Amino acid sequence: MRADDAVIVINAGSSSIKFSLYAGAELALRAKGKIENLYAGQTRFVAQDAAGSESASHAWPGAPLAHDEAMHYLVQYAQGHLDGLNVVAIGHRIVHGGTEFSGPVKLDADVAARLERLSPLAPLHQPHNLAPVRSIFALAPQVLQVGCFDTAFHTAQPPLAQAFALPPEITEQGVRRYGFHGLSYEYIASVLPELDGRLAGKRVVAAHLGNGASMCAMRGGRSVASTMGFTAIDGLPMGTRCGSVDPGVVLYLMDELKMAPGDIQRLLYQQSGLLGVSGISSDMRTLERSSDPRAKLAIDLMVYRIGRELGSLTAALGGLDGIVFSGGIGENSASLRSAVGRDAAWLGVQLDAAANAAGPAAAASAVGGAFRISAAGSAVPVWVVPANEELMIARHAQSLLEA
Ligand SMILES: Nc1ncnc2c1ncn2[C@@H]1O[C@H](COP(=O)(O)OP(=O)(O)O)[C@@H](O)[C@H]1O
Ligand SMILES: CC(=O)OP(=O)(O)O
Ligand SMILES: [Mg+2]
Repeated sequence: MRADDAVIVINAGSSSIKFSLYAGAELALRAKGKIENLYAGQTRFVAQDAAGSESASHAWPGAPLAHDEAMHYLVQYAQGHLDGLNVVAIGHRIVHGGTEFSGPVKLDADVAARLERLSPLAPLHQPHNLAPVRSIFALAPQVLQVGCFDTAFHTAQPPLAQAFALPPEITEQGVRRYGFHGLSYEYIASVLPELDGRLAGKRVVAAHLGNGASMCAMRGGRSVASTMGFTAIDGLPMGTRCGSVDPGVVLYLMDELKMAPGDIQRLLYQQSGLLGVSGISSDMRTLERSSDPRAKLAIDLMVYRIGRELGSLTAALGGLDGIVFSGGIGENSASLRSAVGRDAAWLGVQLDAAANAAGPAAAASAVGGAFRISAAGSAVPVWVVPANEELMIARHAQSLLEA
């Protein structure tokens, strides 16, 4: 890549779209922005310049925005801020790679069509990941587009961790555990040795807690197990997703409560989790400000499930050397981290209350805004590492570009 060559990264999550613009061989961040609170009201756009200062913002006080409108806004914004840079690649986060895609891939119409077939396995993400790919095929067919998968990092898991106890003819159809948020975990694995030399090669549980939330057990920077499975609905309760429920619940909803498949999908993906339990909001900030006991119950349930999964992932690793928090909630909610730390005291975890409350301000020099929140005497170091799926995607796009 030449100095004026640029890579654009698009990361469409379930409640947000993020974009970043990188320039030159060293992938210097030139600009980034995000539209958050899609579908939830108070949709908001914020952009940052290369120094991380807020450079633009916009709010939609009326009806909440959907992905396509948000994408349109971001494309206009990005085009206006290229500053003479020449876009040589566009990297996309694509949530599901299925059994076929285990690493970054050049996107063409055929690959996009194959990925489209995985939409039922990630209905809140896959269609929104692929829509901008198609728009760019039409608008700028000459630009290299690269797909990077949430599932790819987890293909390193041992076969047992990927298995369901189902007959082989079902497994052969791709019904197995995949795991998601892999680009976030891959980024965490890439910075951990630099952040904390004690953790290089060791057993770490990382929790990506955003609107979608999962946890991953890593040994030596490779995925060993994850709380998410076949789809991004498994494991922890999330903003609007239920997390693990007994599969018997789905059969009961269908057979006894006579719910239609579309209604069951809406219930489990869009009307459960923090929103469903609280009846108030999917947004952790709103719940933390609320005095309603149902808001407290929703948060308590999330904390309780995180604690249980931490025990389970520690067992998968045969011990625990470190914990990492990431994602919108993991990075910003000191009170949630404090509650998780309290419940993990049995593992020798001890948080430094002041460092946890102070957040990144106290650790300005650390890599990518990361900061340590464990007390000096804690048996297990605990870090907060701001998610940076975008940088991972840019690195992958650059590798494909140069390959
Ligand atoms: N300061 C904050 N305190 C608590 N929660 C926060 C804060 N900032 C963001 N969050 C939460 O982060 C979640 C969104 O996480 P994010 O990782 O941005 O979402 P996505 O999964 O769409 O990428 C929301 O529940 C939001 O309330
Ligand atoms: C996989 C997933 O849940 O992603 P997000 O957290 O961005 O919704
Ligand atoms: Mg996300």
